[in-house]
Amino acid sequence: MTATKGLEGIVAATSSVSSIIDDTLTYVGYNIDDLAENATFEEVIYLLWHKKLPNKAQLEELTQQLADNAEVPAEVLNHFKSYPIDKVHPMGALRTAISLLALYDEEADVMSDEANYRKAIRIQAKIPTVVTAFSRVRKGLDPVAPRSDLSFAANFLYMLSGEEPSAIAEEAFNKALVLHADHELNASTFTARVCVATLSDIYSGITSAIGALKGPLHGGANEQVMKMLTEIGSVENVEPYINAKLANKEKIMGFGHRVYRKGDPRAPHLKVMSQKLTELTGQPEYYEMSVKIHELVTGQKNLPPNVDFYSASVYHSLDIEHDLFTPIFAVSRTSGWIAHILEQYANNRLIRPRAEYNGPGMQKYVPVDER
Ligand SMILES: CC(=O)SCCNC(=O)CCNC(=O)[C@H](O)C(C)(C)COP(=O)(O)OP(=O)(O)OC[C@H]1O[C@@H](n2cnc3c(N)ncnc32)[C@H](O)[C@@H]1OP(=O)(O)O
Ligand SMILES: O=C([O-])CC(=O)C(=O)O
Repeated sequence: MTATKGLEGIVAATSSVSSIIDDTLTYVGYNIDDLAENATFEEVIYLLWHKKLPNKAQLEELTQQLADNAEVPAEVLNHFKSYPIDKVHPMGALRTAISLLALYDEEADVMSDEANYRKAIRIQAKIPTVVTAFSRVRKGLDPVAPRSDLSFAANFLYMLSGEEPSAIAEEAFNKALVLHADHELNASTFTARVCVATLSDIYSGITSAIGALKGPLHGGANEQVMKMLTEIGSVENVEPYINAKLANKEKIMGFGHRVYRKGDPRAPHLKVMSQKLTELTGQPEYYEMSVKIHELVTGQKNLPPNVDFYSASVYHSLDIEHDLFTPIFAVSRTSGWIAHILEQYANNRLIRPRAEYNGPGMQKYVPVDER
């Protein structure tokens, strides 16, 4: 038995949710470029869960179900006040809150297709409320109740700031949600599938996935990109900063990918948005720094930017706190996690690979006082 480090190149599941073939990303056969330009996030949720785009009535039904389930039990929101909220990373709070939500869902452990779909709706509907409420409670503000007349994207920004977003902000945020929704067998999705393949419940699957997304080699990279941009501070500082990091063999966050070689097809969309939004908000230096970093890292290391790179300056321009970038990724990716969880249940087998043992050979037990 020979291990493949990081399971590189191993095909571990069949899936019809999304595919990456020759650096082209599709959701259920729809090119991400097409969806990014045209689809609402609500349509993408339906697409991923039902494997087809909704007609008008189906879309209205899903939108209504999401609106009807967006409220979060007061116990979950009050829970934020029971720990030192200003010292807690929102991804930790989110991981705990999703786990806690399960305790207020009477169907948490019911394993029928119908109950699983109802729970899917509840989780997808509530996760924006949880993330935005956390952000407000830690600032001493009351959570803003969700509104049923706003789109998923607009409602998130509204619950965060208490103000209706501009059409440009709504469009940009919707596009970011569409672009982050699914990505084949990435680490967090694989985590979710491993969890539910034991026939554990959806809440456990999503909680586990949030834990995996949190890491800086995965979804946590977008916050690290923003940290880097903040540290660099000006276009003139980019070159010495990046050269020093590369000379030191440090990784540049937001670059590289296990699957893409020529480039992540989501990055160009985010690059365009970054340029537009940073100009609009009078902070073009964030785009200019990003472009300079891009030129240097791709030029010197042949590493293209991934989805996390330009999303940082996009979210920053939308006036979103930097440590909420990864929770926002989770809000979007929940749609993909759920699609994969439902797919796993529909054709389940326990996921249990083997390990190549490299420890000591056979040993004889020695009593403690003889060691
Ligand atoms: C949504 C997402 O999850 S997208 C990815 C988000 N993560 C990041 O942006 C973090 C930075 N990037 C990385 O750490 C990696 O590129 C990963 C984790 C995305 C992919 O990792 P792997 O496929 O395991 O590639 P691995 O880490 O082995 O890198 C291969 C080589 O490229 C180098 N490399 C990879 N990414 C980077 C980077 N961002 N900066 C500098 N060098 C890098 C490695 O140092 C390594 O070089 P070596 O062969 O000389 O040792
Ligand atoms: O696929 C991956 O390994 C990481 C990624 O880009 C994503 O999850 O969107």
